[in-house]
Amino acid sequence: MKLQEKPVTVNNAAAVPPRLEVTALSKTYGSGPSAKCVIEDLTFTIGTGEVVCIVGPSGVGKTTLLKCLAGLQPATSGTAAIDGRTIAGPPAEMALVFQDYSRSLMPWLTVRKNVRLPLRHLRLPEAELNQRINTALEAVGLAHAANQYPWQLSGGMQQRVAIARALAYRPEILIMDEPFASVDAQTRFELEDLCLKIREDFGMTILVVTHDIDEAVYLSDRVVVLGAKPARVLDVVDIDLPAPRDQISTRALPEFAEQRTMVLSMIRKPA
Ligand SMILES: Nc1ncnc2c1ncn2[C@@H]1O[C@H](COP(=O)(O)OP(=O)(O)OP(=O)(O)O)[C@@H](O)[C@H]1O
Repeated sequence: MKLQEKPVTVNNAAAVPPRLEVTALSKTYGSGPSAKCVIEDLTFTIGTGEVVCIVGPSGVGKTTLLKCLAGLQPATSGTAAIDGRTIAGPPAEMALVFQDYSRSLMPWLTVRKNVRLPLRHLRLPEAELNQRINTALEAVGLAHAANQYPWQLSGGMQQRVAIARALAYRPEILIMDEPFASVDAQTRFELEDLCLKIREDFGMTILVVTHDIDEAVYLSDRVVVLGAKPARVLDVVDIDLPAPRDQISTRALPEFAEQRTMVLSMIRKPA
């Protein structure tokens, strides 16, 4: 697949209805002579129930993009929208998981209370609250650890708690910023498979920023490749691999190697 000129518009509405739409989005930090344009004129869409990964060189602006999508900071120009509604603050249907689980969990609260924390604003009846927490902990395989504290758990288990907390909120869109970067390889594989299971079980739309090209190809329906500074969309690669994906057999497929090589060569190509 050749590189496309910007802006790249991927409209897969025929296959999956677009849920999240990014249109000509740009972000500049600061103003005047010190202004720094970090992302410029990004356009892409994510369909309902898709897993999309964003990859790009370090410092290109991936986290900046996620912060705009999550309504944590305004875009300088352009829009991000859910179901056609421009995102102007944290959207109710979205949850975020960050890389640094050690800072996102409250060490003085048990696993159960950590998962319960973001639900307090929903004013749910106690029975539904407990049911949501139990379902989320079961989904990540941590029902047995509900009464433990984060510091009693391994790094991978702590990241599962962070994911359970997002799941209990029942978001329709889950955004994760390098969520598996701080765990060992085996745990990383388990968490990747958990991500795919969540999509199957809950029908969620999932957007993941990752540095790991193999991970992006393994997880994704499509990979958005960012390049250059300021960041722009180099291409959106359709990942055509059979389902269900499997850590050993999927990664051994010749198509897997082809697609990872394609994405990698785009990232490494000089701007
Ligand atoms: N609040 C801010 N004010 C000014 N500059 C910022 C701010 N946040 C990020 N930047 C700059 O924007 C650029 C992109 O940062 P960002 O964290 O979005 O990149 P990234 O692609 O997520 O990086 P990495 O891959 O290393 O995690 C960097 O040069 C960074 O210094």
